[in-house]
Amino acid sequence: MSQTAAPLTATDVHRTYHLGGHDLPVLRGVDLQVQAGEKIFLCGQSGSGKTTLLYVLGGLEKPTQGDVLVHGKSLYHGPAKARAQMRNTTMGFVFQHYFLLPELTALENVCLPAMIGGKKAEARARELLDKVGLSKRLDHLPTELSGGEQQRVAIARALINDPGILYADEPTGNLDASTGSGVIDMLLQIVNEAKKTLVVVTHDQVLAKRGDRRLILKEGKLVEE
Ligand SMILES: Nc1ncnc2c1ncn2[C@@H]1O[C@H](COP(=O)(O)OP(=O)(O)OP(=O)(O)O)[C@@H](O)[C@H]1O
Repeated sequence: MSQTAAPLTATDVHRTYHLGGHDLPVLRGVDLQVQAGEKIFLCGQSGSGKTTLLYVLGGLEKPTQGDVLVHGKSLYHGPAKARAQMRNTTMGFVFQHYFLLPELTALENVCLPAMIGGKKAEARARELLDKVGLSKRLDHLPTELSGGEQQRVAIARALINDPGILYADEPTGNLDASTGSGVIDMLLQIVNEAKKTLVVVTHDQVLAKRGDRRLILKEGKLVEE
């Protein structure tokens, strides 16, 4: 895997869903190149395909045409196992609904992606939870945490394997404005410090101005602002 190649390149990406005998072309030729350390915000109307694109970029949704290269290596022209491994080692994900496992504590949730890869991660998980301001919440279950705190745990979890690329799908969508703004401040601080590449889907136009580039998904293609 070439570390000098751009961390993320999408070439002529199409994604069509087939529903009830009809084709629904959502992505219709997306081209995108993201440089190391860049912060990209993806906007567009509801239903324009933002989440679909994020999932395609993150190896979670196979495009019907085109490909995504991560550090020059194809995500989709290889076995699913290789894709899963690339996802686990080079990418971290933050979702609107957090998706923490309810029966695990904050510390255990953060450790989980590393344990899946056979690594011990408790010390790093403690460090990350400290970084997101939750060193006093290690043993709390998700139900014992506020929405903003749960999202901070999810951010720490996304960072546990030290991925170069971080994807966030409406990370503030479930939070009030001030909590959401605090979560984004923290996310951007971590990303800037660690020089990670960030791709965020958001409806929030104010938030979208905080990236290096704002891209709009329109009629299945990306338009740069
Ligand atoms: N698995 C699926 N099967 C069929 N259609 C789907 C599927 N996933 C998404 N779609 C459709 O694809 C279109 C784009 O969905 P997507 O969730 O990517 O949009 P979005 O821009 O993220 O929307 P929102 O801002 O409302 O979250 C929508 O019309 C949706 O109904």
